[in-house]
Formats: sequence, C-alpha cells, structure tokens
Amino acid sequence: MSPPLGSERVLQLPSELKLVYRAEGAANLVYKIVVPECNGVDSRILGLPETEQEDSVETKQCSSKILASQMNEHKVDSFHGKLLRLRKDQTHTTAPLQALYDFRRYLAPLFRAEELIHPTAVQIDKALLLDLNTELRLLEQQNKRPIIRAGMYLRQESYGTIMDDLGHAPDNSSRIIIELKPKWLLQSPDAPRTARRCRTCALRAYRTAATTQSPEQRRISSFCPLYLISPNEARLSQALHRKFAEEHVSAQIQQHVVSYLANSSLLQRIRHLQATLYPVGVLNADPNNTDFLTVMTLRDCSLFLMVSADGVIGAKLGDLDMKSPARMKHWIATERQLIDGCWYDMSLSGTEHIPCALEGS
Ligand SMILES: O=P(O)(O)O[C@@H]1[C@@H](OP(=O)(O)O)[C@H](OP(=O)(O)O)[C@H](O)[C@H](OP(=O)(O)O)[C@H]1OP(=O)(O)O
Ligand SMILES: Nc1ncnc2c1ncn2[C@@H]1O[C@H](COP(=O)(O)OP(=O)(O)OP(=O)(O)O)[C@@H](O)[C@H]1O
Repeated sequence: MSPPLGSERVLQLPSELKLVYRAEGAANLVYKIVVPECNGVDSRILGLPETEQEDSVETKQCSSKILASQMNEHKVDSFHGKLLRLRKDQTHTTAPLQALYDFRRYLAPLFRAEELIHPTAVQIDKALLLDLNTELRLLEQQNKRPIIRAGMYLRQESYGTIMDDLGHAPDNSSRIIIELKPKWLLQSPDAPRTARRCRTCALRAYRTAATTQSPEQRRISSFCPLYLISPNEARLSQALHRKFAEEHVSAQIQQHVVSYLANSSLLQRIRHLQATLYPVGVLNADPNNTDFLTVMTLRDCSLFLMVSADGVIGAKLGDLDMKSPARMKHWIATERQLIDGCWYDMSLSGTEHIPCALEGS
C-alpha cells in the first residue's frame, strides 16, 4: 500500500517533455527534463551538447484527461530546470513514495529546508520506462554509461521523483557543482580500539586490495572523511587533493570549496547526528529501528556544493533515501570483513595510499 503524502496531488509526467540521461548512482538513474517551447521550436534542447540531444528520449504520448488538463494549466513549464530520478530494479531499495514519506518524516526535520534537495513525486507511464531501458542498453553499447553500472535497468513501477537540477542556475549564471559523499564522519562503533584507519578508509583499503578495477571504476572515495570536518584549511586541501585532481577542479574553485568546508556547520551537524541518533554499531543494531536506518542513510548521503566564480553560493544534501532493513545482511558482512580481515589496522602503501586521519593519532 502506498504511504500517505498528505494532500499532495501527484503529477503525471507530461508527454511533451524530453528526458536526457544525465547521471546515475548505485540505486537511481537521473534524467534532465527538457521542456519544449510551446510554438514547437525546442529552443531549450538546442542549448544542449550534441551528445545529449542524440541521447534524449521523448516521453510517450499519454491519453490521460488529467494530463490534458495539466497541459491547459501550463504545468509543463514547471518542469523546466528539473531532474527526474528513477529507481533501478534492485531488491534492497525503498519504493519512491515510501522513500519520499520517510524523507519528510525522518530526515527533513533534521535540517533546515534550504540545506536540502526537496523531491516531489511524479507518476510515470510504464511504456516510457520500457523506452528508457532500451535507451540504457544502447548507451551501454556506446560506452556512455559507467562500466560498473552496466546491466542494471529501471524498475517497472508507477512513480519517480522530480527535483531541482542544481546545475541549472535560475538566472542562467554560470556555476559548477562539486559533489562529495561525507560518508562515515566518525569511526565505526564496531571498529577495534587499535584501529589505524576509519571505517571509510578501511573499506577503501579492503576494496582496493580485493579488486583489479581502477579507482575510477570502483568510485571509491579518494579522501578520508574525518579530514572533511577539519577546520584547518591546509589539512582539508591536502585531503581533497586527489578528488580535485580527478575532477580537474581549478585552484580558485578549490580554495572556495576548502574555505566553505572549514566553516561548514552542515557537516558538523551530520557528524553530530551520526554520533548521537543511534550510537550502536551495525553488529548489534536493530535493523528496524528508524534512528539506526536514519544514521545509515546519513552515512551515504551526498553533499552538493554550488560554486560560482565568486565562491560557494549554496550547499544542499541529496540522496537522503531512507535505507531499507534489507541492507542489514550486507552491512554486517562488510563490518565483519573489515574486522576479521584486519582492514582497520592495515594500511596500503604506494600510489594507492590515501592518508587516514587516524593514522597520525
Ligand atoms: O557500503 P558503502 O559504505 O560502500 O556504501 C555504498 C556506496 O558505496 P561508496 O562506498 O559510497 O562508494 C554505494 O555507492 P556507489 O555504488 O559507490 O555509487 C551506494 O550508495 C550504496 O547504497 P545503495 O546501494 O544505493 O543503497 C552504499 O551502500 P550502503 O552501505 O550505504 O547501504
Ligand atoms: N539535484 C541534483 N542536481 C544535479 N545533479 C544531481 C542531482 N541529484 C543527483 N544528481 C546527479 O545524479 C547522480 C546520481 O544521483 P543519486 O546520488 O541520487 O543516485 P543514487 O543511485 O541514489 O546514488 P548512490 O550511488 O549514492 O546510491 C549524482 O551523483 C549527481 O551527479
């Protein structure tokens, strides 16, 4: 049964829109919504790079009367500057309406409204999902999807969410988005007292040793999260050095990001919540406790920094989909692997070595 979303009316995604593959993570695909001009001249899509134009899929014609009335109310334009986020077909993730309900009930109250990306529900025509899946197979053949995401497609379900595209400045000014996953901002409560690596660095060390994939393919965090909450700009700069290099971030933008992070109360709040909401480690946690699931969600959220030439103009948290208890087996297995394999104590050397804040302590 769908959870209640108050008096909110769930919009149907209008058929006039074009969807352009934008990005994807482990659990969701994200599409840029392109709104055609009313006179038929699609000037907004003309501004897109050629590759994006080729990859765009027009939403299927939908005969619904509701849709027709929405069109009359010029609702289509309200999709301008938005992204559509659709769930992949996996067993451990939460259905979109439930995720939205959980976000509003458990996660949103922990932050100020302006610190969050606010998703809203949208109803999707199933035929559109089939078309998008066909397109995903094509993108895969053309090597336009990250290799590690290949073979995973959209779930056939009726809802997705839309949200503001943070890369789209309402005044068309230029801005770049730096995305960071703060991950575990404190040591895992299950880690041995002798640990010389934090949970994120221990997991990175384990994965690095266990795979032949390159760091880009693995998408493993290239910094120690414990340094993220350092007020020391030089230390922060050093910790983010690899990430900045991988993403070709200019020296000026690096400086803006570092000075934002050094003074960020948002990161301090996430850390405080991770520490206090449910201080028991995964090995002894109750998988159905919502505080535990909230903490696990906060250990995997994304921080988006919007940076203009003048400095950081905003920071928002995204990917606040409440984790499912179905993930418990995986979390326990990961923690056991890190403890039993001594990954909390071990360090990698050579080019793969990324300093952990605990090493020096
Ligand atoms: O296990 P972790 O800490 O590596 O986190 C997973 C993430 O890996 P990361 O280390 O951030 O690269 C992983 O991210 P990527 O695959 O790296 O994009 C997912 O976010 C995964 O969550 P879910 O499958 O979307 O529910 C995350 O799984 P959860 O443990 O948060 O459920
Ligand atoms: N509001 C937004 N504005 C701009 N880009 C976004 C936005 N939301 C998501 N993205 C882009 O889409 C990508 C995938 O989105 P998202 O993090 O929601 O996927 P996910 O599958 O839930 O991630 P994970 O792998 O952490 O589970 C992000 O890494 C980011 O590049």
